[in-house]
Amino acid sequence: MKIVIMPGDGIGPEVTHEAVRVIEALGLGIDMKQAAVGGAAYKAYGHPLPPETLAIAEAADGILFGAVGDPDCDTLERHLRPEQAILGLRKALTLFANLRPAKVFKGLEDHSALRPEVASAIDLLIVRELNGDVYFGEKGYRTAADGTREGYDVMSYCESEVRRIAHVAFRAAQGRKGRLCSVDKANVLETSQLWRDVVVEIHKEYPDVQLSHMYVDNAAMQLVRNPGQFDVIVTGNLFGDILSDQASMCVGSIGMLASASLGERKTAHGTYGLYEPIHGSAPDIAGQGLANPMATILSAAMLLRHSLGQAAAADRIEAAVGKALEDGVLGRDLGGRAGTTEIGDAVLARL
Ligand SMILES: NC(=O)C1=CN([C@@H]2O[C@H](COP(=O)(O)OP(=O)(O)OC[C@H]3O[C@@H](n4cnc5c(N)ncnc54)[C@H](O)[C@@H]3O)[C@@H](O)[C@H]2O)C=CC1
Ligand SMILES: CC(C)CC(=O)C(=O)O
Ligand SMILES: [Mg+2]
Repeated sequence: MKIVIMPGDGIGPEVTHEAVRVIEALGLGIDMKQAAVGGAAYKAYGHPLPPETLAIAEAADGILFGAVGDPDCDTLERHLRPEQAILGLRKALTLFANLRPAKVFKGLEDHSALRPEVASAIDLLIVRELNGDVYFGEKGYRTAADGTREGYDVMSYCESEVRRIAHVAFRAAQGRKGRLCSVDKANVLETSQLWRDVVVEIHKEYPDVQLSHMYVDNAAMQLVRNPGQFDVIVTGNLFGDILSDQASMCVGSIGMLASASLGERKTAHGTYGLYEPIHGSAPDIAGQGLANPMATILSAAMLLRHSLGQAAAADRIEAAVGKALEDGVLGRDLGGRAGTTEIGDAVLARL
């Protein structure tokens, strides 16, 4: 079993360090390598996703990714910015299905941005498409007809892209409560109309799943009004990015939400994937030992489950995180005082 750790920038190295300690403590004999990404890779090698990093990623069974993003790099040409590392990995490795589970851990009901009785009903999975949409369309700056500047980013989805993510989402719903809500903006966007048409077609293959559709603006509202109504949400790259940050605050903090990015490639032990917290590099708290590493530790659990076939070890990690929270080990993001290392220690002690 071979994995690669990509710490990245800001709090990325701090949170991945804690997740690595947890993986090591399990004693599974996993071979771990480190590889540079993001602003750190740009500063060391002149590119946010050096070819060596991609080669190491391809040779592994899975990737544990911290975060990328560095204010020093925000004025670089776009193709050299740190964020291109994560976009490039997702695209180059055809990791098109991003699973972002959100559920309220016991003990966190009072720490959600929502009322406890609303928050405690949350147990949902966002299935976000990751290889298409406005993120990967033609983009640029140009001069408009009146001589002023214009920025543009083309939004599009082709049928095959929608089809493959719809299959992932319907199958996920079959393994949960059997309800799938497809979120789009079909009242305005042709991209979304195609999305909706294809999802309806694929639904014929999954008659046991109850399918509904919701416009993204309403979905943002419903996530706050009554998030317990959702089981699986399937949506495009941009809407999924935004709604998952929102869902994180509904369950307590962005420091809690893990994710798996999967494609079709199989490993000897499961499905090849990249695992990362949904948050970014948080430059405002980087280097201060304040970041909550739980999202990254939970991402490591997803890696063990999906890519390494180590479901029991994944369960152990998730149970240890749950116990730490029940025992009141809370980071500042959840209104507590525990620092990054202290949270890592607390999870280790409960493994
Ligand atoms: N996958 C990735 O690598 C991502 C990278 N980014 C990049 O990260 C940089 C910062 O972006 P922001 O919009 O500020 O988003 P962010 O997610 O880094 O931070 C948003 C807010 O949440 C807090 N936060 C995030 N993670 C936390 C944790 N584990 N514990 C406690 N508090 C936490 C931060 O302190 C900040 O106040 C940018 O360069 C952005 O492009 C943003 C999102 C994802
Ligand atoms: C930084 C972006 C490329 C990605 C992002 O915000 C995310 O995947 O959640
Ligand atoms: Mg995001």
